[in-house]
Amino acid sequence: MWLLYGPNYYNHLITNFNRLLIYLNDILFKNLNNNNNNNNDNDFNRSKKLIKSAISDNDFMKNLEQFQIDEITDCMYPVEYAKGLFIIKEGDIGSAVYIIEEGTLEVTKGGRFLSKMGPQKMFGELAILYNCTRTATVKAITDCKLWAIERQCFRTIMMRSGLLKQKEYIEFLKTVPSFSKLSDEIVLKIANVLDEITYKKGDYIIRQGEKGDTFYIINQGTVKVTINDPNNTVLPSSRDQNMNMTTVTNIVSQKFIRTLTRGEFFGERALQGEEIRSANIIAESPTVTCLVIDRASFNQLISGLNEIKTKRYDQDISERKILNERFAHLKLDDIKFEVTLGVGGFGRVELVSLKENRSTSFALKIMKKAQIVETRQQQHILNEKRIMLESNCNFIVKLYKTFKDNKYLYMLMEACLGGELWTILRDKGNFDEKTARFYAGCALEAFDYLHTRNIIYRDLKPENMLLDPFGYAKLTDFGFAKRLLPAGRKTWTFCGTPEYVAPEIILNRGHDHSADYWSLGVLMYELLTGTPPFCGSDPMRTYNMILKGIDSIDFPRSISREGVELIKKLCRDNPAERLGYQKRGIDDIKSHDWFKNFDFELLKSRQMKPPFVPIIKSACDSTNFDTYPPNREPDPPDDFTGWDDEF
Ligand SMILES: Nc1ncnc2c1ncn2[C@@H]1O[C@H](COP(=O)(O)OP(=O)(O)OP(=O)(O)O)[C@@H](O)[C@H]1O
Ligand SMILES: Nc1nc2c(ncn2[C@@H]2O[C@@H]3COP(=O)(O)O[C@H]3[C@H]2O)c(=O)[nH]1
Ligand SMILES: Nc1nc2c(ncn2[C@@H]2O[C@@H]3COP(=O)(O)O[C@H]3[C@H]2O)c(=O)[nH]1
Repeated sequence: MWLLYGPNYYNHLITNFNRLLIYLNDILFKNLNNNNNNNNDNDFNRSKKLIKSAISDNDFMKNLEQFQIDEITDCMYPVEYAKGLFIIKEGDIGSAVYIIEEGTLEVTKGGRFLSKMGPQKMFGELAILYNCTRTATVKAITDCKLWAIERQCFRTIMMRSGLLKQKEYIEFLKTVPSFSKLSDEIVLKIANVLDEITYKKGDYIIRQGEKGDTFYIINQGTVKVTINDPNNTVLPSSRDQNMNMTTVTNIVSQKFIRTLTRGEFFGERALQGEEIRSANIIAESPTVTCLVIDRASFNQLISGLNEIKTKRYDQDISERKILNERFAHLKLDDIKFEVTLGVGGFGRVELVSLKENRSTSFALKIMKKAQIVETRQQQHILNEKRIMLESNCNFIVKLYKTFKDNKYLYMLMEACLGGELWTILRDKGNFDEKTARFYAGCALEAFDYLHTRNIIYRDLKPENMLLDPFGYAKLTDFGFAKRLLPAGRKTWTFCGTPEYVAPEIILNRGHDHSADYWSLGVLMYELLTGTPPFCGSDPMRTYNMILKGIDSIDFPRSISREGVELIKKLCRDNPAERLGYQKRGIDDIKSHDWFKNFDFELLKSRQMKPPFVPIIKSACDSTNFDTYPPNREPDPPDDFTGWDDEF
């Protein structure tokens, strides 16, 4: 049976996508099976085959695992569009991905004809994979029969090891006594964000005294909790007789506290202010499997539970906290709006000053809450806040304080009034090698800082590098930054800017900090030539160029041999082969010949002379930025869903 329901119908009908998620698989699988019973086997099998071939033919999907292809196939439902109807409009937020069973469709962009599409073609995947608005318009030019899959369902399958795994987590979480009071919705959300990690007997899952950012629920096996006793050093046993004295004095005995088992949790204390682990957790059974949740999700979903709220420890006052305390009492009311510095995906960035003292200025990023929810970017925004607030690096824009009201989230940042590196590049056309080296060096220092903290940035481009008054470049816009848990793990969210996205992100193979090295190679090329190496007329073409690789790109003769070599070493197709990813890490990049005689210590200590020193006449001088008309948009709707409690 063909349903005449378009994606909008579904949007209205299903307000809670997550709830849909668990049932969709069953219901739709039955749907296909009913088709099977009611009609005939041939039709059913033909449709399934067609869907699978369409997935295999799609450049961005053909590397999926078989089980992912099967799950997508099972989650698709049929829709019909009459001749003349629009299925996708450029600029809209994407709600579904489609496969054509019958009919012809036309693709246009900005009114310009791009192509025609016929049976067995998949479309609408870009906006969903890339988290952007629709990149083209698609219209039915004959009556069409399509298969569709909802955004959330599609993304879940792409990013995680499938719906089955998620169902298993939900069922398990519901058996955990401490979580029994949580609503189904929260349990689903937890299932969506957790990672599974397996340990062998004797592994230290947590070490007392280390910094901690994760919360654990035991899914299989038992662990031991021990506490170090610094007053009670262990004497070497006969087996350890040849140990030297330094080792001996470093060994502290451990006091056994308790055993924890399946369904119990640990690691909450370091997430409740102190950050430092208060005990050791050691795998006791031969295999231990834990479900791991990061700090942002813990704060959002779990920290409110009474069972979790335990004794608080004194704050470990870091340098950054002291810095931020200066703004602790500042209110939105104390702030005077001066001028718009930039317009971003969720709103504007305004230059603001203090009403009582206009000689101090800040950049205030203002984001519409409803739009964040609509594009499902809540987690990204929480990551952005947490990472920027904690970072204490000269090459990263400082976030001092956040505010929120019913409609907006606000981020009060240091103002970098030298403007975007992009603007300077646009005005100059391209940079000489010395200039490019300075800015690439700034990006590299920021990556060094982030990567040693297991954070990947994922959005390097000249638009996101701002000049401070001295001419030093700083990274801003941490909307795609993420802390990987623990070191060495990969992530699956598709994000970045088309020209800077690494091939493994396009192919959904999972990515890690190596994707940042790729983007550094792209940045170098753009700084030296004025355009990025992979630059098609639209994202689809750009992605195809990226998949063809750096060796298919022409390098202008003006780039030095060392420059070409470094770019090629950073932009290797295989993430593991990229310079920066090997044993010596980022030092391999710093000691490459292109950086010969470049003194990173001088850069780090801000003693190096920058290529351009911006002219800034006062704290409220915005002349290094493009001008933007005043905001005339209507106020966005209120958002009371509470996802931003932590913000
Ligand atoms: N700290 C700052 N100082 C000066 N200008 C800033 C600052 N932060 C942002 N801007 C300006 O505002 C622009 C948009 O900011 P940002 O990139 O953080 O917003 P966004 O909503 O994440 O944007 P996008 O949609 O490009 O990802 C920047 O490109 C820059 O021009
Ligand atoms: N941008 C672009 N999209 C195309 C082209 N040909 C087919 N499409 C499809 O049109 C779709 C429009 O919505 P999306 O951006 O989600 O995904 C896009 C592609 O799946 C093309 O040449 N360019
Ligand atoms: N400090 C302490 N931690 C315990 C105890 N029993 C279990 N734990 C867990 O051990 C964890 C070690 O890391 P955290 O300090 O983050 O959180 C701690 C608790 O979750 C105990 O008696 N004392």
